[in-house]
Amino acid sequence: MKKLISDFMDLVKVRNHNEPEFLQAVQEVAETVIPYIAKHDIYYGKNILLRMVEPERAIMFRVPWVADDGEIHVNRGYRIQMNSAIGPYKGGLRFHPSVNMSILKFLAFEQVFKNSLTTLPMGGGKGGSDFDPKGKSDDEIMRFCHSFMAELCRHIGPNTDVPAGDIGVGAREIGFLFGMYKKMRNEFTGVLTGKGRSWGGSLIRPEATGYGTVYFAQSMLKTKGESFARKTVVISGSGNVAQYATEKATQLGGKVVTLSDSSGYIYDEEGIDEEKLVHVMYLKNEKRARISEYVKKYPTAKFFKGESPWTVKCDIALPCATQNELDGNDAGTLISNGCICVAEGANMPSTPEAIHEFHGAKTLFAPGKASNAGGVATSGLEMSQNSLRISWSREEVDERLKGIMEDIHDSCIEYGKEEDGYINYVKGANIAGFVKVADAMLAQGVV
Ligand SMILES: NC(=O)C1=CN([C@@H]2O[C@H](COP(=O)(O)OP(=O)(O)OC[C@H]3O[C@@H](n4cnc5c(N)ncnc54)[C@H](OP(=O)(O)O)[C@@H]3O)[C@@H](O)[C@H]2O)C=CC1
Ligand SMILES: O=C(O)CCC(=O)C(=O)O
Repeated sequence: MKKLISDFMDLVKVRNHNEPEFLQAVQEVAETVIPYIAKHDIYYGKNILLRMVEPERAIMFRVPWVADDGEIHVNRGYRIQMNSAIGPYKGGLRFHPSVNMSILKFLAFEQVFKNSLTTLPMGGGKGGSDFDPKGKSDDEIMRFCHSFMAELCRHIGPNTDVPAGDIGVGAREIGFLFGMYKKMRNEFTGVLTGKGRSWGGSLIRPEATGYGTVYFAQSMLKTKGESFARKTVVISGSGNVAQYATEKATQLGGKVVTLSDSSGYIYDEEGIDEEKLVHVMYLKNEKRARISEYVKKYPTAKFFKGESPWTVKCDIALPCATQNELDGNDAGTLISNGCICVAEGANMPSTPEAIHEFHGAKTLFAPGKASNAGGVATSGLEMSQNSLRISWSREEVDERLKGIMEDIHDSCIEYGKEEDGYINYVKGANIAGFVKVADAMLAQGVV
């Protein structure tokens, strides 16, 4: 089996040798899916995984824009349309200086499996730009978004490809992007998700990734007769996913003691309660400040510059910032500090060495493609509401979100339960996600 996997990876490396994040994501899937393919005649010998690692289309384009001081800047825009076997391409847009082909292809590849797990008819895609929104004025953000969409609008549509937010793309950016799409195409349609409430957005979409991650962790804990009540929770990030994971974990009785950003982390031993979270939301979503400012208002909390929060003793860890933010050493520290459950809110935040540590210690560990799927699932619900021209209540959407997260958890058990009873959520998510897409690809022939 090792030879089958390494032969496959050698083929993938030839074409993608300078794309480390993409190769990391593919390796993780190959290790669990290739043994499954080898045991199932209908998939064997069809090169399905080899077809899945090649994007159906990768678009790269120039994004020129004018800064407030009149200087002309040029960024690079991308959209990776990875797989449309089970539905239109679906996945977020990331605006961050680190964005490149490798990062977007890893995200698009993960998205294919994640979207399949949601049970909704969505293919996988991802896009974005190396544009850095930090320190830009609202007008500069608007001009950038308009220029980005002036090109992207040719390649997307409600039945073709439906982008949404990701790092650096929130409600403000989705508004500017939607405005330009509407102008260029002269149509008001559900081409983006994460829209404002009064123009087609769904209730609960802003909350959905963070809430969904906590719902998933709740199901994991339940397998051990545990819950969030009275548990200490360590969360990284302080953006959309981290904020709503904090809200839901607190509502379920947990005490969230950390949040972070790229400058460091804050530790509040008393817990980041509802009132303190309102302040975090003001700092990050309105003032667009650094998380370190938290300690100005709450001086009993501490700020640790340039560090990540994994040394803080906790029962539950929710990495909600970015890829490869938690390595093997961090995992070892979490385990020796008594952490029993890790659910990824971010995409691929744990390195392969960290996952190896969690599996070795039989820690409950969920990969992002399962535990953070609530965001895109609720985007799928937004698409349904747009198509039907209706809008569901907050309770209705939240119930559907909970149901979807429970279904994903069940699929992980179905495909990931080991002989000793340990649930390997990585294996479960990869195989369950693969089967649905592979069946569709087989039915549609070699296209
Ligand atoms: N939004 C969504 O619906 C979904 C998001 N995700 C994933 O969740 C993660 C967070 O996304 P989201 O909350 O939407 O993004 P936001 O832009 O709202 O927040 C991102 C957070 O992560 C921090 N961060 C980003 N890059 C780094 C870095 N290199 N080192 C340390 N911290 C960093 C940011 O800090 P700073 O401000 O300093 O950059 C910020 O606190 C991403 O992995 C994303 O792909 C997954 C599913 C859906
Ligand atoms: O809601 C969406 O379409 C995108 C969500 C996303 O980018 C993700 O799941 O990583």
